[in-house]
Amino acid sequence: MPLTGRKTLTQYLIEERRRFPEASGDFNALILDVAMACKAIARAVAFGALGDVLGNHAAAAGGSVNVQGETQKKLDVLSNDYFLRITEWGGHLAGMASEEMEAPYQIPSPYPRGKYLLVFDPLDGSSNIDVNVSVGSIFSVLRSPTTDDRDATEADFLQPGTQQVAAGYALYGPTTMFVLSVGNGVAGFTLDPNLGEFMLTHPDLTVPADTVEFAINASNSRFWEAPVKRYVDECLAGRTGPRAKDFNMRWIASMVAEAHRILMRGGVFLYPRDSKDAAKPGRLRLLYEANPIGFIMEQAGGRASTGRLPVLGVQPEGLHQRIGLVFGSKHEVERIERYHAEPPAHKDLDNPLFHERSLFRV
Ligand SMILES: O=P(O)(O)OC[C@H]1O[C@](O)(COP(=O)(O)O)[C@@H](O)[C@@H]1O
Ligand SMILES: [Mg+2]
Ligand SMILES: [Mg+2]
Repeated sequence: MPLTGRKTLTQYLIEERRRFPEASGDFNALILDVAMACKAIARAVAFGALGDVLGNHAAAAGGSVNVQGETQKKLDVLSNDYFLRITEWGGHLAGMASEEMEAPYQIPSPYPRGKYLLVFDPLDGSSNIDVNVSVGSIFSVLRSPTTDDRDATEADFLQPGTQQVAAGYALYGPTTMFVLSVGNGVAGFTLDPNLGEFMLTHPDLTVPADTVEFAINASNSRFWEAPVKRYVDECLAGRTGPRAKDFNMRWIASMVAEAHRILMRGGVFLYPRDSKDAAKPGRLRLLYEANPIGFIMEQAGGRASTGRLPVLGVQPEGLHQRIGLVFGSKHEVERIERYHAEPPAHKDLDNPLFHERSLFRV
């Protein structure tokens, strides 16, 4: 055991690498660069108003909007820059993609290209940043499908979540945490602000299969499909309803913080496909929100789904594709999938939402 009594992230990665004697070390170097970017973001977040980092990004006089049509916060842009600058130089990446960039980012010369692709949401929940609520960064590592020395294309990134080599997130809350899966369970690290190191504090995280806590943005309830409405109604009915137990509800509006709570004590999170905006089949993005969080959940014994299918099996069609997402305690996610698969109850046949969309769409 190291002198401090706890393993650092570096020591954890070295031990994991011993399982793969042929590994080059590129992967570990990449994860350590990602962790460094997260530490830089954590510092910027922690300084808040003192660091003049709050508020909207003012690219032009009217602010800036990302590819999603969302107003960018100063910290969205800064966090994106940290990810790019801190990971591009090391020779382990063939390209990057981010929520904040419309097209894939090419590794600039003179830096060598490498064998991995990095996909990230540099700051999740950034609408919460000005009110000092927890935010985080989410990342996913894929293998580049080519060894040719060419620019990364959008098609290179369109791999189902099952192909992820690793995924994780950093949470900038009361403490800064880094949660990682390299496909061998899930480990949580807490930033020691004095040492500037992520220390292993939560080895082998697991999501309990049962829960009495659910998280959903209930202001969208009029747009929900019948199976989601049924699930939530049954939770709300509590002890005297069909579930015969009381449920509690949570909604932080930072998915990364909800994922962390669920990883710590169980729960279920829903941002399902709904009819709010016909152009958006869901709120969250498949490649840099749903897939990495889905990978972490499944590695921790939980489940992640579109409501109909395991989310990790979905073949992506676009870099910024949105998708319905349900994740967390296994038995609750399975129940929600069952409700989607069951034929509609007679009383639901009048619900226009039920006619509008086929039950078999993703
Ligand atoms: O307030 P809404 O519209 O329901 O959206 C909340 C969701 O949006 C997000 O903030 C989207 O992520 P970004 O902040 O990275 O755009 C999720 O973290 C969160 O669950
Ligand atoms: Mg996000
Ligand atoms: Mg974001």
